Amino acid sequence: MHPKVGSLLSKFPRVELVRWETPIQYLPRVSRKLGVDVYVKRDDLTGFGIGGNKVRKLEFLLGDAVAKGCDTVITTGAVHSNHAFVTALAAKSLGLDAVLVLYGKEQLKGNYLLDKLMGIETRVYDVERTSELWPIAQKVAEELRNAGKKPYLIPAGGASPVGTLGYVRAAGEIYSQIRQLGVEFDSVVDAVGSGGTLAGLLLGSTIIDAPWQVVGIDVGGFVEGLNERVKNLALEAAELMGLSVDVPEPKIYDYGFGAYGKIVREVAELIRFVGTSEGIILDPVYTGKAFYGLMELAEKGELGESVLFIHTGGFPGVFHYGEEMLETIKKP
Ligand SMILES: Cc1ncc(COP(=O)(O)O)c(C=O)c1O
Ligand SMILES: NC1(C(=O)O)CC1
Repeated sequence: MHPKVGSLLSKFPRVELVRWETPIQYLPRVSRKLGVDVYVKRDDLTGFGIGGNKVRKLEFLLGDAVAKGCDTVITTGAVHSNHAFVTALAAKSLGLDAVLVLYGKEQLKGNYLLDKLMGIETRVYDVERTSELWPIAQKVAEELRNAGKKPYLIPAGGASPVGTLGYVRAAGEIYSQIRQLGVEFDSVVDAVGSGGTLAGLLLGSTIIDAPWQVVGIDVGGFVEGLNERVKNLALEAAELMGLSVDVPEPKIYDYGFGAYGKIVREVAELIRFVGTSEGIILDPVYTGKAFYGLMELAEKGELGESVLFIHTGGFPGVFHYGEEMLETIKKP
């Protein structure tokens, strides 16, 4: 861990959910295909529940909830939400209750099946996008307060200054790993949904004065005004840490293929290529689109000679959208 990052974060309550440094793995076949060295940080293996990037944010979010004596966690998302499921699972593992405020078609697949399997309370509403759920979540919180509960509200994706600390810490972890591996990166690339992961990587990379550029791949307009939101999240997290830093403008590319959650053949085929050539499973909503963007940008020379992809998880999405992916993929 980078000593400055470790020291700055030590004052924040954190529950340990990420039990180890996630490995950084070289991808020989992808690298050969691109003529660029591509590595992946296996944050799909963070080690709690389905893993993924949310676990890092939840260490600080649930640490804050416990420190404040809260007894029920409320968060929002689509019914396929990775964030919602792992948030509720982590809350339960700490003896807290959880209520998920969701939208979308209720199908016993992927994360929604896991929600039910784990006995998690879900409330599904007829709205079009996650942002419409926040006022509803606030009403649920009021209902619980009136029932004598002490709720802790977590925004979609855990995208708050406290949640952002999770990827500030990840940047400090990457710093210590590259020294052990003897590698350098020109770019660190991450899938962007609610923006918190990218904000944390941006702030953490600034704190450690990292040589790499931080690049976000927007997977489909999940959030309006994403660049400004990521920058503001990073600055608010810096303020929370007692820092005055100049965070660079976020570099975000749109590879949403037209809409958040839209399943497309190109991504389904890429998921098959990366799976069969490197043994790494990407998902059709986040990491598959992000890796597609990484490969296209690398081929254009936008990412330099050595690139680190943050595998942020999302595996249940394969089981939510698997049939649709097969329908789109070209027959072998
Ligand atoms: C698997 C996966 N990867 C990446 C992301 C993007 O992370 P963030 O919401 O921090 O932008 C999400 C959620 O948004 C996700 O579930
Ligand atoms: N990744 C997000 C989720 O709900 O899983 C969009 C935050």
